[in-house]
Amino acid sequence: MALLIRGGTVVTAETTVRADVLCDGDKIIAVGPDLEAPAGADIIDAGGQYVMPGGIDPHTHMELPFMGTVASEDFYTGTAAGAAGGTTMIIDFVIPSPQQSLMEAYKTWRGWAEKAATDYSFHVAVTWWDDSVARDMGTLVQDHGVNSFKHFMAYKNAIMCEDEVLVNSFTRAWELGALCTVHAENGELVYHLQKKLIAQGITGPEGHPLSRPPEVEGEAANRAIRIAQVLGVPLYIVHVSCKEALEAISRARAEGQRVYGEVLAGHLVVDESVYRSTDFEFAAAHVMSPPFRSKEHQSALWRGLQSGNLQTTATDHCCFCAPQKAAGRNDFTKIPNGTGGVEDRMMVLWDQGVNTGRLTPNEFVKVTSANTAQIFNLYPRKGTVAVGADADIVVWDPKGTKTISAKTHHQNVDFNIFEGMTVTGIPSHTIAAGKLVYAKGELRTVRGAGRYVNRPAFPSYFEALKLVKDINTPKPVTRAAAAE
Ligand SMILES: NC(=O)NCCC(=O)O
Ligand SMILES: [Zn+2]
Ligand SMILES: [Zn+2]
Repeated sequence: MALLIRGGTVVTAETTVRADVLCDGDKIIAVGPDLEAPAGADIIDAGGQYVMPGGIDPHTHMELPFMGTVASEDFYTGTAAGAAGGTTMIIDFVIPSPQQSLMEAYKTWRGWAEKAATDYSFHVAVTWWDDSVARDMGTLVQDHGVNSFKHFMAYKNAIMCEDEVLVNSFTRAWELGALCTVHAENGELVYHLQKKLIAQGITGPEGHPLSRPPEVEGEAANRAIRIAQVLGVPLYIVHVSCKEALEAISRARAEGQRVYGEVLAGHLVVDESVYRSTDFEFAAAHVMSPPFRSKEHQSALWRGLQSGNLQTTATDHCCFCAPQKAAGRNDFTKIPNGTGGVEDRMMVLWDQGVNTGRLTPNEFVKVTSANTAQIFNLYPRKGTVAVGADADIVVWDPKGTKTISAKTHHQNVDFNIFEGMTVTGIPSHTIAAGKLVYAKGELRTVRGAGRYVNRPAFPSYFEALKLVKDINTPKPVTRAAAAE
């Protein structure tokens, strides 16, 4: 069935034009002035509104088994909540337990995700190493459309990677044309600080940020960057939360290294004071890693986005309800790490980014969809409004307002880190794969309508890096044979 979005202003990463958008099936088939509606087409009036690519959240954890419990948001509720906020695709994480086969874990996650309402894809975590892991990485890239692997440098005694795993996995991913990503925190230092704080009697959530200071993140970010530099491979750092990590990324980029950085909506607007609340439930609800930081770090992150040293925004949507967080009432190290936001990211970014003049609407598109699509090789299928692209679109009302609250959100969690924030700039309609899935407050998602999206290997920056490598390949010195 055709769908015509009429009378809006189409905003992509590059251009802003008054145009109608015609979708047929799951694709955009025309963008231009005064398009005629085919017989029987649905028509959306986008007068006074922006028509933009649906958001892509490159970092979510739906129904993740983690720290002795399972994230409360599943692939249906999470993608539906995303649609209510203008997000039409997520890239979630397959996280095998150490010694578990990557393929087995991947199949398990694919099964869980079949209920998704909008499109999705997977990064796969490398949590251990042997020849079977190298083999499975090949199968995932060549046969299953996975083009990114994740490495946790934190969570000692669980899923943390030592440097040896990083070196092996980065090397293998390069051969396969896949991008390596890291959660950059020095897990050894976190573990040391956690034990010290508990011994000092600091058992509440205030211990969480004290055990994960910015230096711990800066060290790991810099280490991963230097490992990637020596190996000559690209690198993507997830949830950059502090100046120290941002400085490492900015320096590497200034030196010509291909390093990408992601920032979470939460890290841009929530500050560390939340952990000192006397209300355990409130403080624990904010426990996520890396933790929320000071306003000084927040300002640096905004500048990172503005300068282009950070390219993508995400949420790390990983929800746990109060009874789950209560597992750490007497020991902050046992509070399941994670917070939500898949529904709120676009509105928070618009309100605090575009409405403050930090970002133009085109830059908003870059950091909420287009850059992610380019880095993870989904562009121009996703991340733009153009003929031939997937009909994943958000119609954005720049004057619409709402107050974010756990009482009204669609996310399956009892808390919202943006609680009480009144945002201006909200989606009026969300279209996913050509279907209207959200219209003026009404969710119309269908369980299982989302599709698994294959992401081809070798994004274009691999070609560029290969040239650099070839030019810099060390050559042996030719010497005259020694006299007999
Ligand atoms: N971020 C967080 O606290 N939980 C989810 C797992 C991760 O990304 O580290
Ligand atoms: Zn992480
Ligand atoms: Zn995460």
